[in-house]
Amino acid sequence: MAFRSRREKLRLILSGSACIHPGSVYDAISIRIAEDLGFPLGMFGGSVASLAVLGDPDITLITLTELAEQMRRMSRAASLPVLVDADHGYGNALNVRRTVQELETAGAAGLTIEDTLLPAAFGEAKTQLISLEEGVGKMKAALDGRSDASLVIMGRTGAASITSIEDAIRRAQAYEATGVDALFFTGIKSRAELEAVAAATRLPIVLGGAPEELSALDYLASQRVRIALQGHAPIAAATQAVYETQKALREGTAPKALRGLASSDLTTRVMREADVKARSADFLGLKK
Ligand SMILES: O=C([O-])CC(=O)C(=O)O
Ligand SMILES: [Mg+2]
Repeated sequence: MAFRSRREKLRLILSGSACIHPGSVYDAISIRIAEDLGFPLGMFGGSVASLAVLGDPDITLITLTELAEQMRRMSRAASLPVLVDADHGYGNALNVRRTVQELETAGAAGLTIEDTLLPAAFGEAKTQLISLEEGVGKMKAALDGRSDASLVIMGRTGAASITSIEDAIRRAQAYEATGVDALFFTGIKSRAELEAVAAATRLPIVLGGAPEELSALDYLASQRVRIALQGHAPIAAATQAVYETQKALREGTAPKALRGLASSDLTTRVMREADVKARSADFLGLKK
């Protein structure tokens, strides 16, 4: 399996003793930049998938096919392991199983399945959770859908900020018992909450957005946190750069006077132009 070494790298992060920050990736260019900068892992968030593919907010309008295709493009462009936010698995537990199959063949190193009720229910302004029993069924279906045993499957709950930390612990323990590889938490607000979660579970922990008091990597590592997300600043930076550039052009700035563009050096690296030149010499009879 061509993707196994990527998955084994993610497994090494989970079984290690350090906590790392992943690079936020969402397309072929962003994954190559994250790889070149030495990030050990890419995080493909559902929010950035929606933004990059549809230009939409994170409300689960994106389809599984669109998500998997974007992952496939990244897998082709770079060999950085990527953890994919697979939301709720695009339906019920049977859809979760299909989601795992699609993301596995698209080259994901790992994926998260969460117990949020998605898309939002009629008349409900506040985020809801599915039952613990349905969540357990989804985790079991995710594990059943995997054909490469090295693919990492994480159980994710947002209960800490939706119901209570006690509920988050109950759910995490139930997901842990299904055999998932790691637990992913969003909404943990304090060291006391993280310590309660870490004491009540055994698996490696991944933290979604976390407050300042949960930012020291050594402390996080001591609580079995192996991956700590830092949001998705790169796509926000890209949006701002495109805005500034189009605005300047629209206002009459000459292309040569534009500021903040990628140098030809950076563009050449991102395009892997040296590889293309070597192939052109080998296959097209062109000069190196
Ligand atoms: O996975 C993440 O980075 C957090 C999240 O849910 C999203 O951005 O959709
Ligand atoms: Mg998400």
